[in-house]
Amino acid sequence: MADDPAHNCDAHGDGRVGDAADQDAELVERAADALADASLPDGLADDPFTAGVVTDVRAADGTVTLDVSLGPAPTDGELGPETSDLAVERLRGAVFEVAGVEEVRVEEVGTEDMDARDDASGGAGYHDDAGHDGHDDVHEHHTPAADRTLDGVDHVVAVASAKGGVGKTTVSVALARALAADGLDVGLFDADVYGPNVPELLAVEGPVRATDDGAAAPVERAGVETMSVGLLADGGPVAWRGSMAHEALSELLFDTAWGHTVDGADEDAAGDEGADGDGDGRLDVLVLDVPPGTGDVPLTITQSVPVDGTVLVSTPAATALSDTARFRELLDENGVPTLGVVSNMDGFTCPTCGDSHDLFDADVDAADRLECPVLASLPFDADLRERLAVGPEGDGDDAVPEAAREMASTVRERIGLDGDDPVPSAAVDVRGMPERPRREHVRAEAADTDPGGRLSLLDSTPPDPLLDAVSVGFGCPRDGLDPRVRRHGDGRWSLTVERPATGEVADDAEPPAEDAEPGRPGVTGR
Ligand SMILES: Nc1ncnc2c1ncn2[C@@H]1O[C@H](COP(=O)(O)OP(=O)(O)OP(=O)(O)O)[C@@H](O)[C@H]1O
Repeated sequence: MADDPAHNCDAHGDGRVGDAADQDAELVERAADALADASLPDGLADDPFTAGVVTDVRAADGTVTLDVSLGPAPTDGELGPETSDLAVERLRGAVFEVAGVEEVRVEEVGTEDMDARDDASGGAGYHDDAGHDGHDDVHEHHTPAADRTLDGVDHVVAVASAKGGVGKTTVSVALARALAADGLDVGLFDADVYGPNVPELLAVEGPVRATDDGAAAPVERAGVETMSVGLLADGGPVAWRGSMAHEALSELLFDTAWGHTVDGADEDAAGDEGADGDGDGRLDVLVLDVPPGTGDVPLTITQSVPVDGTVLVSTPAATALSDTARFRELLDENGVPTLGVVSNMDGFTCPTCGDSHDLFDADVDAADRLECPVLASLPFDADLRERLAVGPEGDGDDAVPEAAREMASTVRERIGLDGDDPVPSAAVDVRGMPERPRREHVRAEAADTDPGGRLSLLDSTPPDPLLDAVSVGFGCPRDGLDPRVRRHGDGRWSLTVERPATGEVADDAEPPAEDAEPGRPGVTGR
């Protein structure tokens, strides 16, 4: 056992004596046992100590710290970033299962190797890694899904729906136009093979031109750079089905020279820079209009690029929300974050009598059902398409409905588009914790938060589903909380919420049941 890193631990090395030091040493032993049983992803030996992945284990006051090496040595061969992230998640998860463990910190050793791998996996053009803030010593997770980065694009937002015809393209165009009206460089990729309606709405048409480098030049209109299968030669989209559709879509998406339009009036002037002319030749955000449904094509397209988050579009009908909830689960399982839902065709105001009517039997709360915020609620509006569509002469930003502007504002906040927004230094790191301990931990942290004080959580996915546990810990209803969710660099998300001061909570307000089952929509009993 002499070379067992668990026995090189520093549990007694902090000068503390007596019971506390003994408890720390016991915690190290238990953590080491759990780590020895942890199963690591393919490419690593079963036992993380034998594999040289865990090189030291320390404990102090319930916090266990692991020194981890995932570089080319001493493990066999270099690991991809996804395998490394998965290994770290599993190590953290194994230690979190140990009784008495309140926090797990993972410190990298062999940082040169780690840095090189981080650069290779996502630095260029996508991950900004804003928010170094005291968590620098913690292994930072990448959104696991992305295969490749997208040149010239800083952020990607996918707009998706479980069913066709619910207004996905309408929402994509509204979002892109609202972001452009805010002065951002915006692109819109119409990946809807079966109904590429974006060109019609934005009044753009083919043929697609080439830049000097031979890439496909997006067409710019109303401040939005667009590329669509509908702009290609006749018959292209119709011929694409199944896996062929995905390959052709990927090729078009990655071969588009985002941030570089070609001036149609002067073909020699190839390489105009950016929709708002700020000259940096990059897009601040690219909106992806994903094909409808829950099949392979929508899933693969959201996985093949580093999507910051998905905007789900649904009508408020109970069955539509059920389909959307299942789709959301699928996205979760595949590491694609959900930003929120747009509830479309949500009510109708009769132009004759002025009365409001529900179009669907809409007694299900979309935010509760999907465990994510409602980014916008768009009523049925027969003129909406016409207002969003760009006229032959183009039109001004006032065509963008107010609800779309609010949606855009929430989206840009949630993906951290408004600049460097550091992770709160006191954020409780719950990344990698299994579901039940995670919720118990959050509940305990919430209960320990003083009335009027703030609780911040750090997670590797949008932490909205943890709000239930927060509300139980606070002893106040979830509806009364005003959480602030932010995406930071390298796929980290934070949630900050203030505990209402005593007296702010109505006497008759009930928090969710203590034994509410965590996790999936529909299981919470709420
Ligand atoms: N809030 C709304 N009020 C009135 N009509 C709407 C609204 N939202 C969408 N529509 C209309 O519903 C139809 C379908 O919308 P849209 O094309 O955006 O849906 P989609 O989900 O992208 O469809 P597809 O699955 O065919 O791609 C369009 O005619 C559109 O104008």
